[in-house]
Amino acid sequence: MSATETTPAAGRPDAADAAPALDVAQLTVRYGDVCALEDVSLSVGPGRICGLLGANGSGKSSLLTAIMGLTAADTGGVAILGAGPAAARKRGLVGYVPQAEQVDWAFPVRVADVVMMGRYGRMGPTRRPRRADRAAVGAALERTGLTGLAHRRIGALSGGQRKRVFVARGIAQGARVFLLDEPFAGVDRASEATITAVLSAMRDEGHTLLVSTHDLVGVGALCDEAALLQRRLLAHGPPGEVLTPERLMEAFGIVPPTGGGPG
Ligand SMILES: Nc1ncnc2c1ncn2[C@@H]1O[C@H](COP(=O)(O)OP(=O)(O)OP(=O)(O)O)[C@@H](O)[C@H]1O
Repeated sequence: MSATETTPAAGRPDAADAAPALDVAQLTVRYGDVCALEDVSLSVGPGRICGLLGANGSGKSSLLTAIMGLTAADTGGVAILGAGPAAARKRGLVGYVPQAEQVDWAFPVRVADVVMMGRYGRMGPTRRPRRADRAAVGAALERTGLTGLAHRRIGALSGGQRKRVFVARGIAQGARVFLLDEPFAGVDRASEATITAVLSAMRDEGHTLLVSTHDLVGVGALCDEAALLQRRLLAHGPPGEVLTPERLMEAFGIVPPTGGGPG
């Protein structure tokens, strides 16, 4: 069992009142000599969107991939609805929208095929889709505004459409917790509006979303809470309390524009 497979102890002083859907406890991740995350603890409750902010290299992607169990943790634990990362993936509890660079867009696969991958955990070894699988994929495509693009190759999509494909995969999968790595980066306005609407609706349905973003202006509008990362977790709470000029200076070395104050 890897360090990320352990479940954090219940009753930690920083635990949310409601049982957290996502619970990261004292997570440390190293790549050789580089310490990407140090002793990070973060809990996010059901029906919450948490914006994950930090400068380039602050560890945002490492946190998301460690939660997924794709990056090994040195120490610490992750629980997704009480399950470790591997079990949560196997049970389809967690959906992951990777950064664009992490995907081979030349791979000859169509939009509906990628979304159908979200159903693989429910299919037998033959991976033959049943009616329920096709219906779930159709509903996820419709919800993300991709119905008309179902048969298009993913390599032919715009940046925003690509992000929506992975959101649709998580929806088809029936995930309860979503990890999104910069879903608004390189995204056109129409896709940004669609993604924002879909994420907000998912939150309203009780899903839990951890969204890494550079968009300080958008955080206050979309997110219920913000987490500021700089290898360590600098702050976590309501956006208006977390994104203070002092903390932004600490995290970014400058005070980036926040559009008149988030939250
Ligand atoms: N596979 C890897 N091997 C070695 N070092 C890595 C690896 N992945 C990330 N790092 C290093 O770990 C640190 C955190 O990187 P990470 O990508 O998690 O940060 P980030 O906040 O997501 O950055 P960005 O906003 O630029 O995507 C950085 O110093 C980075 O260079």
